[in-house]
Amino acid sequence: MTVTETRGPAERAGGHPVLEASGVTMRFGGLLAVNDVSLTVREGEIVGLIGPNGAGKTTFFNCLTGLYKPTGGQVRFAGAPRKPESPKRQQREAAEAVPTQPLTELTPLPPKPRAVVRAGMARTFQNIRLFANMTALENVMVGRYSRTSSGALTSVLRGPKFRREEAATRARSQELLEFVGLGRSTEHLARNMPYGDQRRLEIARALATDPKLILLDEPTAGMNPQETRQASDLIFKIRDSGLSVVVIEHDMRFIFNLCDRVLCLVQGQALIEGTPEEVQSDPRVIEAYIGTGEDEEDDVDVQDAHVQDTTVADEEGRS
Ligand SMILES: Nc1ncnc2c1ncn2[C@@H]1O[C@H](COP(=O)(O)OP(=O)(O)OP(=O)(O)O)[C@@H](O)[C@H]1O
Repeated sequence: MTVTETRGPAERAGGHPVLEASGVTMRFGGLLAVNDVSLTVREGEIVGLIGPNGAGKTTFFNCLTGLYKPTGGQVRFAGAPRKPESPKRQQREAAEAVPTQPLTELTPLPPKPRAVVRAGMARTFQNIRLFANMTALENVMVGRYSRTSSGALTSVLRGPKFRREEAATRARSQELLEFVGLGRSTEHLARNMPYGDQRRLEIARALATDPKLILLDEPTAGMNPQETRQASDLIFKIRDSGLSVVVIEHDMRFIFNLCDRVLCLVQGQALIEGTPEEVQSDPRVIEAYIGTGEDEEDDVDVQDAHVQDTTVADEEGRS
């Protein structure tokens, strides 16, 4: 598979922006963790965020998703924070579906992760955060509750409305487990699931909020090569279902084969943003990894990814 084959439809068609971050800056006391970073994510795009350890990737993510209030800059998202939807409203909205919504300013509002979720942004974390003693299905259902409208009283009374919503939540959660390849693990306790499956489960739970954009923080960390390939296939499938994806990863081969565009951060600043080919062939990127004296593996990865893609492209060119 060449990099160009995996290019998203949005890049070719110039899709509408779903997320615009401009001049995002985040200070922790005297430490400038993110310095004036801008990024636009378009509909149906997969965007990668790379950089050596401590470059500011997770901090930037946290600014995008409302976990941190940036010290400076703006994050705008194409979705309006809104109240939970009633089934009637969902039907009406589906009938009147408007393809693009105006960009909504999420910051410098106070950080409200729940409002961000309702606006259509979901994320996973670097360290898996599942409910260990719940089943896979229950974990996804928890994510789904942000899209249901039952109030506390309805839930306590467990009336017909509650039962209808509960059944719909269960059915949708089951569907999502099947989508991520965990259809047979619905009743497994999260803590007993293999590592790769736990990562998939986190993604299913994030998808349960019906996002337009999903942000994945190191989705392949700790995975074996087969699990990594499966993760890559799953992300393409998510993109093909109409979502945009932003992904932080240290595995360069994974990033360069997956993404439409890549932003490389170094010491809190954007070093380069471009196509995988542009980024992987930029000597500053390789230098940034070597220069830290860390991650010999990352250094090898940058160059290997380049060699691998060239080889595949060459082979295809010959055929
Ligand atoms: N809550 C915090 N308080 C103080 N400093 C922080 C905080 N979070 C991150 N930092 C610092 O900000 C810088 C950027 O950290 P961040 O975790 O965003 O980098 P990263 O690129 O995600 O690194 P890694 O690849 O190791 O996860 C680092 O110097 C880190 O020590």
